[in-house]
Amino acid sequence: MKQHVDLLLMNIGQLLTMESIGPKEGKDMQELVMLEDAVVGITNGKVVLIGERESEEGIQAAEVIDCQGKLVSPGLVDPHTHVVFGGSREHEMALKQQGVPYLEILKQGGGILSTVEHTRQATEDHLYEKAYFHLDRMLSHGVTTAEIKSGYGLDVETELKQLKVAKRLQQNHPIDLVSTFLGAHAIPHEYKDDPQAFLDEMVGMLDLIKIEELAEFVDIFTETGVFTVEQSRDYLTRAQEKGFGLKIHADEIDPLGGTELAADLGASSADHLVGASDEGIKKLAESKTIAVLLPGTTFYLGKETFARARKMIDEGVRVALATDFNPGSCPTENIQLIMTFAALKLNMSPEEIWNAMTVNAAYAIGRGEQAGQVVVGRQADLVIWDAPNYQYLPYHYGVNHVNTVIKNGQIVSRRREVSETISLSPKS
Ligand SMILES: N=CN[C@@H](CCC(=O)O)C(=O)O
Ligand SMILES: [Zn+2]
Repeated sequence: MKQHVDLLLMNIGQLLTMESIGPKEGKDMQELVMLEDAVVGITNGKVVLIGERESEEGIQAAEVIDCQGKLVSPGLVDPHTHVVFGGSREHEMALKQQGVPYLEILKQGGGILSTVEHTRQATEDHLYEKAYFHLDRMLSHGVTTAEIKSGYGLDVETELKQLKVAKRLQQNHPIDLVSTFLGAHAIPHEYKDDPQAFLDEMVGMLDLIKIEELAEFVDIFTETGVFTVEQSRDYLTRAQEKGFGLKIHADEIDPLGGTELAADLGASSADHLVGASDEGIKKLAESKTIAVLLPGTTFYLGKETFARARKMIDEGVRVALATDFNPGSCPTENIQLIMTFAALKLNMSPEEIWNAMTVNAAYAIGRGEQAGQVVVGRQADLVIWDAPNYQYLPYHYGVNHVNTVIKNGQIVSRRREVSETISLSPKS
């Protein structure tokens, strides 16, 4: 008797299943779980069968995609984005070129604060449509699960507006979204002289956010001229007491000690980490906190020094990668570009990069058991790539290699019929 499936992907050259019990730590990130000449069967939105080419014989499918020897992977996971915002900041590029530092632009009332002005003025519907547009781009680049932060309101009304937009997007956009409250993203003009009073106001929102299920995580920008390590510790501890998972924008520009704080508090992730100290890296390795590295941001800020990914991996840290898509420090939705930065600027191997953008990225946002792996019984989130193997993506950079994106078993983005594409496989 033949097994019936809704959709069969056959003739897969390399299938990255990424199967893993828990996040990959340190040197284990070099392991890549994959099958060659594989097939995947999908029914009711779930993966029901993974096998070798021979198993095709015993399967009857309502729909078949011949992958023509291409690479197939889990849908990518982007664990750090700021997708909901008003306006844009292309005028800051000239300032950057004149050498004005990112934190100086912020100090002068630009940067994050200029996006805050635009976001405060925007209607909820406008923010929704604009974010939907950006999410579509992320999806078309292979992302099927992502985190999404607030943080461009910096007042109760606008932060709630952003979080509500995120919730509507969660309900309507094909990408699975995980929401983070980043009310503590900068000090608004109104509280310039009293940042603690501002943080107290943001803490005052947490009960409502919890009741209305508007966010799972709370994040803070721990940085020179923004929030100190001590303010961050107090703020995050109060959020933790209310049951939120924690994230920190840590040691992005100046090495303040946010990395150590994340490990001390058992944060789900510590993000950026460009200036993480030796002690901070050691503490991360001893903790369960995932390091989310954002090399696209370091590149765009024009910095010479990138996060010390090699040291982190060699010492046993769990490393994930993300775009940090936002209008100021990383205006790109192209997560494939981040693969190339990770290879060239963080010196990560292709195997480490794939683990960082699937398994570990999913665990960084509490979705390790749902996303980031192609496993029987899980939601069928897969990407068929116009690529002959997994090393190809970091190598051939700046373009979109996606052929087809499948989310919960449905084709949600397709550039061309696979059969109409040229085979890049050296075998054929
Ligand atoms: N550094 C803080 N937050 C964002 C940038 C936000 C912005 O510049 O608008 C980041 O992760 O890089
Ligand atoms: Zn960020």
